[in-house]
Amino acid sequence: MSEPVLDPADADLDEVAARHRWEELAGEIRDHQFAYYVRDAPSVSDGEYDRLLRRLEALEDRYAALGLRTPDSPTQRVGGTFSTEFAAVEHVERMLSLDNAFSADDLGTWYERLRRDLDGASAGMHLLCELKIDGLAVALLYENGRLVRAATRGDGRTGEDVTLNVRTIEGIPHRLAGDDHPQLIEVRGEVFLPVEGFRAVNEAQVAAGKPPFANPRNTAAGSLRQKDPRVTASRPLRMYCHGIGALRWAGRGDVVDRQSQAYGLMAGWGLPVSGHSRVVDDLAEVQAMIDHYGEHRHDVEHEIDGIVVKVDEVALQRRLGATSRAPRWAIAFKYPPEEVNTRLLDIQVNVGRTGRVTPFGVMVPAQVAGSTVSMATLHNASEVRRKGVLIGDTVVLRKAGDVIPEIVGPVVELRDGTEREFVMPDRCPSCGTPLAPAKEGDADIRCPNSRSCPSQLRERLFHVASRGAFDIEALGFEAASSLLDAGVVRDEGDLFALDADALRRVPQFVLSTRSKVKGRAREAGDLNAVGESLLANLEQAKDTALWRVLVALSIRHVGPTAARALAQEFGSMEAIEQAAREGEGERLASVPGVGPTIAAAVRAWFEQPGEDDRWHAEMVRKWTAAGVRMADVRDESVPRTLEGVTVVVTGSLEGWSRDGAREAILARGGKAAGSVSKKTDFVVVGENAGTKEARARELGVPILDEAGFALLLDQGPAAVRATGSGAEAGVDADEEAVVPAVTGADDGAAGAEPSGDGAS
Ligand SMILES: NC(=O)c1ccc[n+]([C@@H]2O[C@H](COP(=O)([O-])OP(=O)(O)OC[C@H]3O[C@@H](n4cnc5c(N)ncnc54)[C@H](O)[C@@H]3O)[C@@H](O)[C@H]2O)c1
Ligand SMILES: [Zn+2]
Repeated sequence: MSEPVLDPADADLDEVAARHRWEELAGEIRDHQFAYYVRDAPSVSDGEYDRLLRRLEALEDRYAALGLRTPDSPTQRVGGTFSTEFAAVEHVERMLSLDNAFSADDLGTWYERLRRDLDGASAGMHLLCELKIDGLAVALLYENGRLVRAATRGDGRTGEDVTLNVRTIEGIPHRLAGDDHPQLIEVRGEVFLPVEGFRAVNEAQVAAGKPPFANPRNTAAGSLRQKDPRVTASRPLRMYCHGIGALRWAGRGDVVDRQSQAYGLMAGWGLPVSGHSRVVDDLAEVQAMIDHYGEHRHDVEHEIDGIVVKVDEVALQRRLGATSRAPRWAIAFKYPPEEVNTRLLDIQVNVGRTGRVTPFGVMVPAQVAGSTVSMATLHNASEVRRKGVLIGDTVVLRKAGDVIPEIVGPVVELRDGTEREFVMPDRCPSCGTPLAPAKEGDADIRCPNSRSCPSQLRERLFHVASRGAFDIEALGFEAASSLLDAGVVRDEGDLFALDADALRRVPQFVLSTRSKVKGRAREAGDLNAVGESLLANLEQAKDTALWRVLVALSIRHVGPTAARALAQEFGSMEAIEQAAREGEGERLASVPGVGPTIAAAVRAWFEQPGEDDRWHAEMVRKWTAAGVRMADVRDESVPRTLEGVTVVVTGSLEGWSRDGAREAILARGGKAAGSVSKKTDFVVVGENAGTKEARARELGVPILDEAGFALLLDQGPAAVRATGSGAEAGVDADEEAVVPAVTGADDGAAGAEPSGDGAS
């Protein structure tokens, strides 16, 4: 259904050349099908495969007179085949594929055609919208209620006998529930690896020293198609049913009028069906479902690659029929791919603000999940080794939703021998100092020259301006570089002493705000304007919560979580410094949410053992002298226990209305968010909570019940976490977005036991 896309290179071919091109393309597509369906190891991304298929379709259209579109063409067949590893089985009824739509237009074309073909009969028609599960199709054959056979789709006529493997899948009944069963029913559905299961499988792989799998779809296919069913049994596969093939039920005519009713029937027999399907009346509602799951694609328990739209009325389905490849009464709307293949041009290293040296991949820019990506972090040398990528490799690049882009791994099949291994440098690329791990056994290596390594200085100054620290909008990365290059600030200690005179000494100021580069200011007028906004920003920033000042210091492990705990306990920088300097720092370590690692880092930061120039302490002194408020003002009737904490409330609570809960969070300086993401600190779960709870578990965001929420409001996150695990609240990653490290959602909830007054 989607519009074929003619490649300009195919537009003007003579007959011989056109036939040639067709052979080439069809051959390439068949090779990819073999890699994908038989080896479960695709050689191109799904997006690229779809593009090739559309190109072939366009070629067949363009040269229709040549009769290229034979019944054998990949455009006319169910793409797939079967291997000799398994016994071949004939399907009772052919298993088809689905036509694709890639846009609202494609969908509209399909719908109009449908209504035209149905003529008047489409009045009152319903559309059944389902998630397109990214797994593999299987057909289960039940005779008199007993599972007798399970087969993969294969080429649609012949599939592979995977009965023994399918019997190991949890949730697939060996016998249908109840006692009213057809003599024969062929149930179709999708076998998949839930997101959670995929993670577990990969953790086990890595623990066993094997490379992780690339994605749930191919892992599910590979897991199901195992010679040894015990291997299948060890993988947490699941299945959802999404159709009925053959059906023989003596004495019964049509058992259901609508496909949606068939799901009810199946569920009654104990067959697993998806809880996400919706019956709607028109295309606008279909679009709403597409939009909804476009945004909540990762809130579902399994991966999806689109939305399947089906005519719900069985009689209309029958009237519409099918082509050789797909039913006319259904279509799959596909979301933009989240995985693409691209070339890894180089691996370079970056020196972060605490000196950590991080390799990152430089790639041929690729469109993925709606944005262009050309760089992705590789974290450290052992991560590069673990992923097994070589410079020059074709790599799988993944960007799921708003998540940072990730190099998943190499496409080993495409190596040509020119690839080379990455070697971690042994000197700092910025200042030449020999690199070393901070302590024996660390995975990360660092540049120890923190005082004057240009890279670290720039990163630190930029960090001071970041949202989690002083939040100085006018100080972007380039602006920070200009100040350092001109020498008007020697390090971040000088920042708040900047004045108009100093700014005039910057010969060429690069105008950049935190979010973008604006250009170069050479003109005096321009410079004045920039200078003014920077100075105004700085002035404002001097009046900032203590935890933000702490974050701005770039102390290792001290991100927002630990900084808040410290600020809450001590209330002033002076008190913190004093605690760091007395004894062995036991006082610091005993603060709820701090612990020994963070305490040691804070101590080491203030002490700077071995350095003759104690510039850290000097920096604190300079900021104080410049008027930065180094203490929290505490008063107000409502304590600001939730400064910088993001809370999501889902389901209904007894003691708070929706708005009431929101206001309570805001009044305490917190943020009340609508959806759960990595940035969420807590999810409060009431009665009838929906997918947000599942999402929170998936991301490991602490979950609180109503009593836990009360405690949170009253005493803040550190208290809740302390009662939760009793452990260190999380060593904040020092150079990356901070993810709350309190693991197990259950821990969080356990910490929030109701006080139990009068209960029982
Ligand atoms: N990367 C590669 O080399 C390569 C090669 C071949 C195929 N592929 C991928 O596979 C696709 C083609 O495979 P296909 O023929 O299976 O088509 P498809 O995946 O586009 O759609 C058909 C399949 O969707 C599945 N499905 C999932 N949820 C469903 C639901 N709710 N209702 C009905 N069916 C549902 C069924 O198994 C059905 O067979 C390509 O578009 C591409 O994404 C990739
Ligand atoms: Zn350096």
